Amino acid sequence: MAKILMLNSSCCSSQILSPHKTTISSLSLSKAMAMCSSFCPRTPFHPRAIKHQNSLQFKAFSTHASSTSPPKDETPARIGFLGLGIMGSPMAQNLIKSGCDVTVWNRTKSKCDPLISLGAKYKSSPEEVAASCDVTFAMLADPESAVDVACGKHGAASGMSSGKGYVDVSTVDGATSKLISSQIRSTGALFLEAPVSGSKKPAEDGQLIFLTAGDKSLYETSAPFLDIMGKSRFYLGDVGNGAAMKLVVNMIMGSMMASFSEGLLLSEKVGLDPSVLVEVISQGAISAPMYSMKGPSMVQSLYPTAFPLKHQQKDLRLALGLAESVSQPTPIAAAANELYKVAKSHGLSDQDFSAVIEALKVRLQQRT
Ligand SMILES: NC(=O)C1=CN([C@@H]2O[C@H](COP(=O)(O)OP(=O)(O)OC[C@H]3O[C@@H](n4cnc5c(N)ncnc54)[C@H](OP(=O)(O)O)[C@@H]3O)[C@@H](O)[C@H]2O)C=CC1
Ligand SMILES: O=CCCC(=O)O
Repeated sequence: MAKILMLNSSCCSSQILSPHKTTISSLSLSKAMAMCSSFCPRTPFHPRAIKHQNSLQFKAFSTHASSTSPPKDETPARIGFLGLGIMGSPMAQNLIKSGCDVTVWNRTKSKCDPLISLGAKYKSSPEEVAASCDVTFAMLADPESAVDVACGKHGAASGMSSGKGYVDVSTVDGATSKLISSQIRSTGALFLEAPVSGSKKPAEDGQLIFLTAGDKSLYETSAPFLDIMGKSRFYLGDVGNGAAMKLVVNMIMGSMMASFSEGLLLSEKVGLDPSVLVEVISQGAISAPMYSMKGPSMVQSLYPTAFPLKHQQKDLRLALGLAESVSQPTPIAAAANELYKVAKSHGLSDQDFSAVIEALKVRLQQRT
């Protein structure tokens, strides 16, 4: 096996040595193995699990196609996935395409169908998914849905027990995450919060950034799966720290987008071409991929949804609560939050968050 891994690492090294990749050796190794399943079809990638008393130990390794039956002490990990929206669907899809044994559930059942076509199993409640899987991931809209799916009637906690793990990748606040953690852990199972940075395209491309906190052993055993879905992962300690990191990042992002929107509209009002502004920004110190990606469509008043505006406002609201909890002034984020609330009141909740610019247009029109 060691020999196979060395061969795999060397044949994929050009893909894994990108300067954008986090330099965590286990990350690169398992990502390399996952990549090798597509680049080296004779050495498919199989995440597998070994049960050790109270915890799961997952093993990611390559086997030659002619000897695919697992060693006697190893069985394929059974992965559950709850919540198949913009993010959950491509994340689950990447797990399936990497050869994982995936069972899905979504409130709106029809969203399970494309994944079932790809080979996923289906269960009719979070409880049944959790009961039939070793590790269950959840990607839900907000704190209310995350709690409901984890702790409600027929929720995942009802199907949890010692030896299982629950990884919540939804963006929620720390208090919500701690509540879910305590419910899950009261069953003897392990809990990891793992919200993600990165949007629809990084989710499709397996390029998400995981901000994890909670049970370290679950972090380690679920690493091969995080590495299929993402390009890097951070372990931040106690439950709540992952949620806090995610909220700080999205607080900055929401303010950046609001400020960018003001700049685009101001440039146009003073007779400049906003497309040229986007180009100027892309070459300077305030360049950010977000401006280059969203700017051209914003100039055309187009907002194809990658990150729904309602979720950005939710994240600003939760970030303001976090700031309040430690008496940290955040006047810029507070002002941005108001703008997203205006945008929501104009029916833009399900548009991309870049549609926040429309709230400024409405205000300007009302004044003139
Ligand atoms: N889109 C993005 O770019 C990113 C989003 N996030 C975060 O990830 C999470 C999911 O985002 P995204 O996929 O975009 O959101 P979507 O709105 O596309 O999907 C939300 C998911 O939550 C489910 N859901 C909502 N309410 C309930 C409920 N009461 N009970 C059960 N299920 C419910 C939905 O089910 P149904 O299909 O039935 O409506 C759906 O599966 C959010 O927390 C978001 O902030 C994080 C990073 C990037
Ligand atoms: O929560 C959404 C984050 C979107 C992104 O990081 O691009």
